This record gives sequence, structure tokens and C-alpha cells, in this order.
Amino acid sequence: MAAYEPKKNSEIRIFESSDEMATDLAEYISQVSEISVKERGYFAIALSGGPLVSFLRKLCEAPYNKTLDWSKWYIFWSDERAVAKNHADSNYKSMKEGFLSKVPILSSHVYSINDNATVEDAATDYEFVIRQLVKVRTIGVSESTDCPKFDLILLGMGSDGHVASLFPKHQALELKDDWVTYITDSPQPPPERITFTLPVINSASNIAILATGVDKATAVHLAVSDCRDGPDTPAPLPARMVQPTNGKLVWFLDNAAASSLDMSDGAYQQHREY
Ligand SMILES: O=C1O[C@H](COP(=O)(O)O)[C@@H](O)[C@H](O)[C@H]1O
Repeated sequence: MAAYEPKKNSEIRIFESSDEMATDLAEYISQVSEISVKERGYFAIALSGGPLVSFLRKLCEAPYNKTLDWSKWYIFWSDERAVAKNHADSNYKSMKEGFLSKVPILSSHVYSINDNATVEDAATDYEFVIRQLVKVRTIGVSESTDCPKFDLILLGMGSDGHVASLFPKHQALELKDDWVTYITDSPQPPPERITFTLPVINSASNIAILATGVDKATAVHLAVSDCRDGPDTPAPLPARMVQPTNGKLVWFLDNAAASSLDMSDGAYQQHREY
């Protein structure tokens, strides 16, 4: 693995193989969960859809399946598609089948998003549940933003640079006061989705963005490179707007997704020996 620290509080890890990435991700999540349980007594983690689930496979194996304090884990989703929980597009379904059914997380600690309501009501319900859990500090609270402070938010990134269900140029990117919102016009199917807003994502203690494949290379480059603003500067990608207020961001990339990064840039070069 190569590691670089391009910006304050952020790091890029680049892996030769899918197994190497899954192994490092398991160790990273294990360390964040242990610190959170030690400091707060809980580990509040938000999951996402897409290929992320397959990179959680090593976390389901020894030693983690035996050593982690799974009874302290609380599970949330950074976004969900408005489909039934048994639908192929459901982010809950993919995580249930690929991760949650393989580790001893308490079912009462799994806060999936209501699939039996309108998308608007599901978003309202979900924000209400999160507010109750913040009140009792199962989820922490950010002192600077008053937002929930998830211990870890795991995100994927689409080739258009979207994270959770926050898509480029969408008005949902502007929301400042809502914690959870809904959209009915997703550029990618299904159209109706529920999503964390940027203030919630950026208030987390730790954020990891996973991106693999050459189709993500341009978006990775635009999200992490030191672009200057100018008349032709495109609207910032949602992934570029992921900037933790007080937390730390780690990118997990394979070689293909990292292939458009300019490795001659001083910031990358500096940490090349890592
Ligand atoms: O639609 C979604 O897409 C992103 C990225 O997934 P990918 O399949 O384009 O790599 C995912 O992180 C998000 O949770 C999901 O709802």
C-alpha cells in the first residue's frame, strides 16, 4: 500500500489488490471502533451502498469476528434508495446479506430506513430517530455544528463524484439545517432516495471514501487535487465537498481509481515512502 496526505486531516491510501484493500479497511474500522467504544462506550457507524459491502469481507473473518465488541456497534445508512428492503436496489439488503448477517451485531442496533412510507416521511422519521439517539449520546454530537457526530461514515463514490445520494449540482448539496433529506430526481435509478446532508457527513469523527475502477479516476482527481477556482472551474463535486470539520478523511483507492492523480505533486511525493 502507498499512502499520501494531500490535505490537512486527510489521507489517501492506494492498494495493489482488492484483498489488500479489504484487509486494510478491516484493520482501520477495527481501530476506529475500539477507540470509539473506549472513549464513548458506543460505536455509531453509517454504511452506504455500491461495492463497499464487498470490501467489508475481511471484517467478518478472524480475528475481527471474535475480538471486536460487536455489542457496542450501532448501524446506520448514509443513504438509502426508496425501494422495499428485499429489492435488489436496497442498500439495506446488500449490507444485510454481505455484512450484517455475518457478524454478531444486535438486530435492535440496526437503524435501517423505513421502506413503508413516502420518501419524505421516511427522511423525517430517520432524522427523528437520529435526534433521539443524539440526545442519549448513543451517537455523539459535534460541538462546533450541533450535528450528530458519527464515529465513522463509510462512503462510496459514483463516477460522477456523488457520495451518499448527494449528486452534482443538486440543491440537496445546499442544505445547512437538515440532517437527513430526500430527493425524487436522482440522475441514477431509482429516482427516490433518502440521504444524509453534507453538514452531517462533515461532522463525523472519521469518514472513509472507497473508490475502485478506472471509471472513478477522473472524479477522484477532481475531488482531491488542488484545483484553482477560475471562470471555467466546474461546480465542485460532492466528493470534493466532503471536508470533515474536526474529523479525519481517508480515501481507499485501487490503482485504477488513483490513475489520474498527479504523483509528481509535492504533497503526494512527500509521503511516498510511507
Ligand atoms: O447510488 C449509490 O452510489 C454510491 C456509489 O456507488 P457506486 O456503485 O457508483 O460505486 C453509493 O455509495 C451510495 O450509497 C449509493 O446509494
